Amino acid sequence: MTARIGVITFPGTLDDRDTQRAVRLAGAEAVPLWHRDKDLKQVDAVVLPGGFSYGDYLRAGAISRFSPVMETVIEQARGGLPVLGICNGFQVLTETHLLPGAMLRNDSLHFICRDQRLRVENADTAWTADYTAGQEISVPLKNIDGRYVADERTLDMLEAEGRVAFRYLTEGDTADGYGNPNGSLRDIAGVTNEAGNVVGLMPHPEHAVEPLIGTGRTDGLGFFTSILKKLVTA
Ligand SMILES: NC(=O)CC[C@H](N)C(=O)O
Repeated sequence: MTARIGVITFPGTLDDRDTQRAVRLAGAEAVPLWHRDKDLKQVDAVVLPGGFSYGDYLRAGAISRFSPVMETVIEQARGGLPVLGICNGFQVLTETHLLPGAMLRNDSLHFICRDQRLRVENADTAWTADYTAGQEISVPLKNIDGRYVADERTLDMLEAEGRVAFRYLTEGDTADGYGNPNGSLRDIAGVTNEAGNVVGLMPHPEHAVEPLIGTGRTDGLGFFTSILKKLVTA
């Protein structure tokens, strides 16, 4: 049976179509979910795509957190539903406290749009199983509130538990996509919850899934194939 992956659209979401496309390219059915849906239509996993949900008013992700759809997502994620938050989706996941930490304005105070090199640090999550730990990938990055912060204790805990899922690669030329783009503490680009079903990151894997688009790299497709593998073997 084809896996059903829900893709949530909030008012102001931008990357829902690309995310649906990535889901289909990986071989699953993309199920559109609207922010007012409390019913998740029996999807097997959910992706919160990027954009400016509710116009980023108050703070990115701060209003989406209270949407009807998130009420159900929070409840089901605690029960093991796989959830991936990309960029604004990651911001929503920190606001809901499904993931620890918070996102502040980039240290440059500029919106940054570029291809970004990352290292997959944890290949045991529901969304990274098709990568190998330590693998370097390059996917687009585009945001203004991308600076990941948390208190020292939380950061130490994340490191100790292997929950820093992705780190910005800093050893190389900025022109080639290296460097910490926003001042994120410990170069953290994404994290996972303890169970590995909830994962969030600032860069955009859904924009790097087809050889004819962008740099031609398909480094992001692994997120969407990983979850399928996980669902088949579950
Ligand atoms: N690409 C995005 O999802 C943008 C995220 C968010 N609105 C920001 O600018 O930080």
